Amino acid sequence: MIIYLTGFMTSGKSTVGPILANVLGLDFYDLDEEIVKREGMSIVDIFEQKGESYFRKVETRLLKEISNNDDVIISLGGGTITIDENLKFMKENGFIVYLKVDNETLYRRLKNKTDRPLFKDLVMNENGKEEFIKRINNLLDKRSRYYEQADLTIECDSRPVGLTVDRIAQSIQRKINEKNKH
Ligand SMILES: Nc1ncnc2c1ncn2[C@@H]1O[C@H](COP(=O)(O)OP(=O)(O)O)[C@@H](O)[C@H]1O
Ligand SMILES: O=C(O)C1=C[C@@H](OP(=O)(O)O)[C@@H](O)[C@H](O)C1
Ligand SMILES: [Mg+2]
Repeated sequence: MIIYLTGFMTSGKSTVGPILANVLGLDFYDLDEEIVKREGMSIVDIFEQKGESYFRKVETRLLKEISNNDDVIISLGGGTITIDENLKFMKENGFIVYLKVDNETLYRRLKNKTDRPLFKDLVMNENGKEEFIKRINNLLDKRSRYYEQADLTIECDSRPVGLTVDRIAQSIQRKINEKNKH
């Protein structure tokens, strides 16, 4: 079984993923970390020096490569699922969980981080909350329809990490039990 974690930047995919994997006794991969290892560059450097479309190509290739593993949790990047080819592949090969977080929480988490290329300019230019919320909303307008294709949606907001992990773990455990019954 492959479990994919999706959701907006800073929704908690990379934080929740390894804890969830530990709880369920599964292996863990973070797609962005695999990209960084393979390219020998940070995500920001890849975007700045090679461009977003290059990043997306590597992302799709490595998504498929790490999906050769079984019994694994994979934390995606926030844009991975918005490529139709990736969405179709994940639907066919795994169980997708959407970590849904409200805009205010996303703003609080994003406002000081310089490692998200799609928000770095706003942080560097010390833009105000309004600009951040506008960009979050613009991206969510385009992306929500992809996130909503997930098999399971967990409303996270300011819920403690442990509770998010518990809720996903219970849901997945039910799935595994059902599968074993058949
Ligand atoms: N309850 C929470 N659940 C998940 N992340 C949280 C929570 N509260 C604060 N955070 C912080 O929010 C950020 C989430 O970022 P990250 O896990 O990298 O998300 P993603 O991989 O989805 O971009 C981290 O800085 C994390 O410490
Ligand atoms: O939403 C996006 O397009 C991106 C999200 C990032 O991952 P996180 O969602 O883990 O921040 C990373 O893949 C890259 O900066 C692009
Ligand atoms: Mg991440």
